[in-house]
Amino acid sequence: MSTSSPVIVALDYPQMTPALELAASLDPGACRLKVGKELFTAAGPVLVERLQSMGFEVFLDLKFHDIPNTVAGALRSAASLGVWMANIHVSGGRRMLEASVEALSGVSAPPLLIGVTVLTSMDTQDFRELGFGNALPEQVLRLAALAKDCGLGGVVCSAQEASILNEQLGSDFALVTPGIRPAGAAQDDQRRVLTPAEAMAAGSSYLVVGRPITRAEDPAAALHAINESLQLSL
Ligand SMILES: O=C(O)c1cc(=O)[nH]c(=O)n1[C@@H]1O[C@H](COP(=O)(O)O)[C@@H](O)[C@H]1O
Repeated sequence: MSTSSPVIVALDYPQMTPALELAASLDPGACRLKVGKELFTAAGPVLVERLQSMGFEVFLDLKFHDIPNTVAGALRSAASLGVWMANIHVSGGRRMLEASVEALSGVSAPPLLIGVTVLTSMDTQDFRELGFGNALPEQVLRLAALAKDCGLGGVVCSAQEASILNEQLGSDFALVTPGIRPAGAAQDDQRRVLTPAEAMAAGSSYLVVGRPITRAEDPAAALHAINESLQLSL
C-alpha cells in the first residue's frame, strides 16, 4: 500500500518481535517503515518481507559505503527484497554512485536510491574535527549536487538544509530528512533538528521519525498527531 503521509517510522529495535508489534499498531495508510542496521542485522530479510506483507512500504536504511563493486552487489540484493527505498553514502564518491545507479538500472520497480550527505547527528564542531575545510551546509550541497549528477533520486540531509537544496537542485530531487522532533520532544543524539511542520515547510519530501513515535506511550497516537500537524487526515 502507498500512503500520502511523508512520515517514515524508524524501527530501531534489537529484535523482530517488538518491531512487528509496533508495526501491527500502525496503519500502512498513515506511514512507511524504515529498517536500519540494528534491526536488519538481528532479523534479516524475513522481517522486511513480513512488514511488506502487512502492507507497508519499506525503506532499507543500510547506508552502504564500500568499493563500487561491493555496493552495486549489495543494492542488487536490496532490490531483490522489493524495498521501496535504499540508501548509500555519497562520500563513497562518483564511481561508487554511478555503479549504484547502474546496478539498479536493469531492475524492474527498483528502490528509490537515496544518498546520505552529512549525518543529522553532526554539528559544526563535529564536522570541523573531521578536517573539512568548508562549512557544513556547503558540504551537504556539494554532496547532494554530486548525487544528483550521478543519477540518484534524492538525498538524506537535515531539514535545516532542505530549502537551499530545493532551490539549487529542484523539487523533483527527493529530500529525506531525519532529525525530526515535535516541539518539546527530547533531542536525543540528533543535532540538526526541526519540527515536522517546519521540515515540510522547508521543502522536505519525507520525514524520518524514530524515538518520538516508537518510545511514545501510544505510538499510533504520536504518528496521528504528527500527520495532523501536517494537516493530513489519513
Ligand atoms: O539515513 C538515515 O535514515 C539517517 C541519516 C541521518 O543523517 N540521520 C539519521 O538519524 N538517520 C536515521 O534516522 C533515524 C532517526 O531516528 P530518531 O532520532 O529516533 O528519530 C535513525 O534510524 C537514524 O539511523
